[in-house]
Amino acid sequence: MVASSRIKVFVRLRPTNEDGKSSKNNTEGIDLPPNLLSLDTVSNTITISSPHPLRNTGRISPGLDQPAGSTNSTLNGGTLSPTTFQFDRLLPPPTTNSSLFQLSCVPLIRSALAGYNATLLTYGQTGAGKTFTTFGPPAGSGGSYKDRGLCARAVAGIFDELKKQDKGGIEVRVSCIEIYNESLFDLLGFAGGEDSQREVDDRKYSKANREAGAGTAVPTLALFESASSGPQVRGLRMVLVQNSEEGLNLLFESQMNRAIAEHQLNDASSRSHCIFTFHFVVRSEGGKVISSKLNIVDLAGSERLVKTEAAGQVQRESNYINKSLSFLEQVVIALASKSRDHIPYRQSKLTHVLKDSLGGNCNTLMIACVWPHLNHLDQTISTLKFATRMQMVKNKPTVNESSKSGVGSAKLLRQIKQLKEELAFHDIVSGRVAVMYEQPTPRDMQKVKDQIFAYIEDEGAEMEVQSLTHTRVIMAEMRRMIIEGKGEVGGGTTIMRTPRREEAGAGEGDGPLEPVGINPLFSGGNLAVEETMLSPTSDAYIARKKQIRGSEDVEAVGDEGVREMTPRSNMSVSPVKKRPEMKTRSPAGKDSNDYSTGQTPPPNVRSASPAQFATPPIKPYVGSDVVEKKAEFESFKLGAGKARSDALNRAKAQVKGKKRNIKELTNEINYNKDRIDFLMAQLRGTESGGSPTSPRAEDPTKQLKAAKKAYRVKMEELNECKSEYKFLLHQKEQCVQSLVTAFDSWIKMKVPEEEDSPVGRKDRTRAPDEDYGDDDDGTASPNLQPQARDYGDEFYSESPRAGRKEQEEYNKAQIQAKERVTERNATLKKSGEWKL
Ligand SMILES: Nc1ncnc2c1ncn2[C@@H]1O[C@H](COP(=O)(O)OP(=O)(O)OP(=O)(O)O)[C@@H](O)[C@H]1O
Repeated sequence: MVASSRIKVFVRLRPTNEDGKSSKNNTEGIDLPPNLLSLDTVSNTITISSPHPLRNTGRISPGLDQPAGSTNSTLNGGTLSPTTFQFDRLLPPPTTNSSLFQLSCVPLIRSALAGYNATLLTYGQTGAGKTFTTFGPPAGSGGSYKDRGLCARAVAGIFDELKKQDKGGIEVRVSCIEIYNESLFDLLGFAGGEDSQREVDDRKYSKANREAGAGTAVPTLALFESASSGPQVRGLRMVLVQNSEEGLNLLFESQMNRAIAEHQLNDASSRSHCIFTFHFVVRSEGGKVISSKLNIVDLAGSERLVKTEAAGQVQRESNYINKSLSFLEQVVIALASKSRDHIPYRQSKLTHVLKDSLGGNCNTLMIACVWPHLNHLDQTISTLKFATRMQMVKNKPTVNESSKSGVGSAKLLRQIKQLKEELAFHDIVSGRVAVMYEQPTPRDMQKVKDQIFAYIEDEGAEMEVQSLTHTRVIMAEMRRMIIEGKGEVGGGTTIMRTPRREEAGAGEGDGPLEPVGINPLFSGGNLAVEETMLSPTSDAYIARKKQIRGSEDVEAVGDEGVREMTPRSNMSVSPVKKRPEMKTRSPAGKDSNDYSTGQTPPPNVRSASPAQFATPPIKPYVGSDVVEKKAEFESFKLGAGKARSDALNRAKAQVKGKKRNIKELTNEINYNKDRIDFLMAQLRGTESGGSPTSPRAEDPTKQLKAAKKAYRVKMEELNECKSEYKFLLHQKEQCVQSLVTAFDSWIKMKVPEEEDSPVGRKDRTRAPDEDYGDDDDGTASPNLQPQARDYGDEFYSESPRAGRKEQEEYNKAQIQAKERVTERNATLKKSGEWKL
């Protein structure tokens, strides 16, 4: 019999201050008197009373609002006597994401890798810290790398764990679903290449979309129920990830696509539910397949419309959010009640998708986030009541094992076994040992790397290949190295080996160290700091750039992956600075370039680089239009877009600072490495009878030890710094996107569409060779495509008070933005760029 285990609940309290910092007056970071809220972190109880008895008691009905596990509140002379709740853990400020990860995520990762499904979900009112917990602080908010969320930590944690457990054969894929206004969207719908897989079949477009004949490229998803494996998402892209860097890039990618709207309570409120999933598959020799997944769910916040002053589109979203959370509550109530045999999972997409996690075969943990502020006490009580009910839900975690993996029939398995034996026999006869026929383990990979390095370092060396699999692995590894080394093998950047622990002095080996090849991108001497969060040639990066810049030549992207803040020109503003040359070599060998005059490129050029010319003939902006639009953008940055512009500047400054740190650390590492070489040469000289060191000088062996230690320490710091740098670059890109999107909406509201107006011009297409001039610090903006659901800051803050006309304009702008995305995606699909 399968043992059942109840859903665990942690309660996390955010610091009271609006800026997210702990209060100076209160060591706990909570500015509430103990008669309203008191915590006991030993018994994990929280006692709370509301100063608003009517609000608190208004919804209480026996057995519904007063869940078992909490002591009853009673009216006492007009005020409420306190209610006490008990949870698995109570996490007051200053609980960090780092410690929360250890407590919550690590056990779930382990259980998922052992074959059990696992879910971590965050729940709570808007602004209570759900997104901070799952995905970290919003970009440009000043939040730092050390605050990064559980999801980013899980990516790294999973690969660490795989390494620790030496589990080379596990296939890891990631997917990301957004549930927005009761529709499912694939947030990685654009990112997959050959290494991605679609669930069930390859129908990526919803039936409704196809029937409508429009919007065919919007990666909406359909949900259906499979008799054997429960709810499945049809068309979901699940991208294969080989290492944590790839995983992080996909995570960033998905979050960039997530709709963010502003409203009064939370500057970066998530208007959707988001489910980031890691899928694991282990295929054993006997044909058994164990599959499991880890879901990390960031639920949208419940909100009181009166408090958020939401209106228009935002209000509609709030209604959807509140409705789906209320269905979630109904499911939880039904599951917690012994007498209910029907659980209304199918009432909403959210509960349907989460069916496994609620009352299913999953290890589930909920982190209830609360905002312990006087204004939010009633919402806090609601959250705690819901959390208490959640604790009563029982799941039955089981290992998901199957033997029908497509090759699982007994006959096929027998055949495979025979063939393997045959192969082994041939290997023995031909004197070959340990031939690689299957997925390499980490140890195999290390051997492959060594083989490649030996091949590169020694001109006369030959590369011995054992099997087709081995050849493929070598090619893939070389490709990866070249990509990371920016393709300059034998040129400015040399592929260098990352020093292994022993070489950095961790072991006793005294062999000479490689030149400081800390990483091909940080190579010593000729420092090449990694310039972009996504490797500029990585699939995910290219996909992203294609997505946001349409058919533009993505390789023209600047150093830091983002360019100077010129708004996207296909909306309303064109570049001002350099007009770039997009050189394409014609068959005649001449450089054909500059189609900026609107000329359609000749057919030979089209075929030479379809990506560059996938858009229809282009009508560029010229002369004063450009200047005017640029001026509009500048005025936007000083006025309505100031907060976003400031956030971007802060993010840029952080990136610069981190880059400086990396340079300094690299210099120190180079210094230590030179010193180690020097001391080793000295020691070798002494051993071979060379001149002895002065008796007053410190023992060179000791010095060598110290230098190695310093080298190791700096290397660790550098690795940390590199991760932080990538994180900051990602944040900067988010700020860019946010500013550009806001500008688009702003300009649209400001200038109604007029054919003759440069900023309101209907023809928003642009020349393929437009450039985005570098700004002072060398950063530049990508040509971001509009997001279907972005909101300009001043619109949102104005919209509740704005008149009907403005509101209509606002809604119209939203619809048009959606149409533009749809149109652009359709073009991409037609041009074949959809499948990267
Ligand atoms: N534990 C915490 N420590 C520091 N800052 C926090 C913490 N929790 C939340 N914050 C800050 O509070 C603000 C709101 O948090 P967050 O966006 O995570 O809320 P949310 O619950 O996801 O809201 P919504 O449902 O509207 O998206 C953010 O600026 C965040 O940085």
